Amino acid sequence: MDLKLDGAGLSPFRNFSRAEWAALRADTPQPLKTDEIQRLQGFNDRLSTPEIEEIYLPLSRLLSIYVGATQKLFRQMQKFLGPEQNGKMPYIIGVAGSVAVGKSTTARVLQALLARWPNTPKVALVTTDGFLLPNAILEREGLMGRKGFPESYDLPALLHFLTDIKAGRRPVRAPVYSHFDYDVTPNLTVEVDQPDILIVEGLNVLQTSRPPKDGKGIPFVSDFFDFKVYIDADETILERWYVERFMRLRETAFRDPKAYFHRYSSLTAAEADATARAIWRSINLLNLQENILPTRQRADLILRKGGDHEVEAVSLRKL
Ligand SMILES: Nc1ncnc2c1ncn2[C@@H]1O[C@H](COP(=O)(O)OP(=O)(O)O)[C@@H](O)[C@H]1O
Ligand SMILES: CC(C)(COP(=O)(O)O)[C@@H](O)C(=O)NCCC(=O)O
Repeated sequence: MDLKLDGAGLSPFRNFSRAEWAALRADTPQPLKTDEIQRLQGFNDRLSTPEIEEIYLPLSRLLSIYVGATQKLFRQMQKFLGPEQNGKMPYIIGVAGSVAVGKSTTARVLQALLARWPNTPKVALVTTDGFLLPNAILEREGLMGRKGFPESYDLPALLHFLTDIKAGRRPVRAPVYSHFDYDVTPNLTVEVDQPDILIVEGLNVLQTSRPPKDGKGIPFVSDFFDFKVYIDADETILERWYVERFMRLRETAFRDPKAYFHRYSSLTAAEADATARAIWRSINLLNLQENILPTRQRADLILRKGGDHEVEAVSLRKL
């Protein structure tokens, strides 16, 4: 992995091959039962059993150690500061990476696995697409071709949401995005009610900068995170996954006349392939190069995927 400091022997990360990472499973009690594996594969039927057991189970164990240590520190701080303090502060995990790298799959698997650990039974998941500006505003501002770029989000609303979560308020509500409508759903929210862990998944979650007009004096989204995960894969592989998903959607969701992208369902396979590649290159690849990949160095853990979504290497921050 070409992390900048590697050459000087100063990498802030400890690197594990897949085999080294999988060996950590030896310390992980309670291997998953068949019905649990089936339930996880319900999120994504392409997710293999070895992947769940060798990669995501050790990761959930590692995270539960971090969460446990933070919970202990929090209890001690409560004793130190007195009874006025908050009763509960959710542990927040950020999951970042390109469009189509597998953020939502990873986040859902982690959500299910983390909920198995005794100290974290309640695990909530929020995706940042709910904080995209509605299409009506994006259209007015000429930003429809910039969905997923920093300027397409209602960043103050996302920061407000995270502030409320960290302050232990309950319940807190997050807006919801519909891929079917390709827009934020009006008047629909999800409730987050003091979970033990909140997973926040999205392209933009490790970003540190904003367009200059509102960039002054505001915190970064990742300031609210206790642990930051970045999912990584080569650009050519990502393009393939994006196109494959687009071709599957063309056969399924896009067929519905009410779908925003219904017009794509009548394209020939060659036209659909060209359309998907054009969207990938003009929007998602550009965003990856300009805004997402530069945040990889800020992660606490990097999962490096190969062409079949199998995790080939793991880097864990040691500094
Ligand atoms: N671990 C995995 N194993 C197999 N396929 C996966 C895995 N993670 C994601 N995929 C596939 O890759 C594509 C993108 O995954 P998704 O989770 O929707 O990505 P993102 O949320 O980053 O856009 C989907 O087609 C999904 O089925
Ligand atoms: C909705 C997204 C911006 C992802 O948002 P996120 O949940 O990562 O905040 C992305 O999936 C997307 O739709 N991008 C626009 C280009 C495209 O249609 O692929």
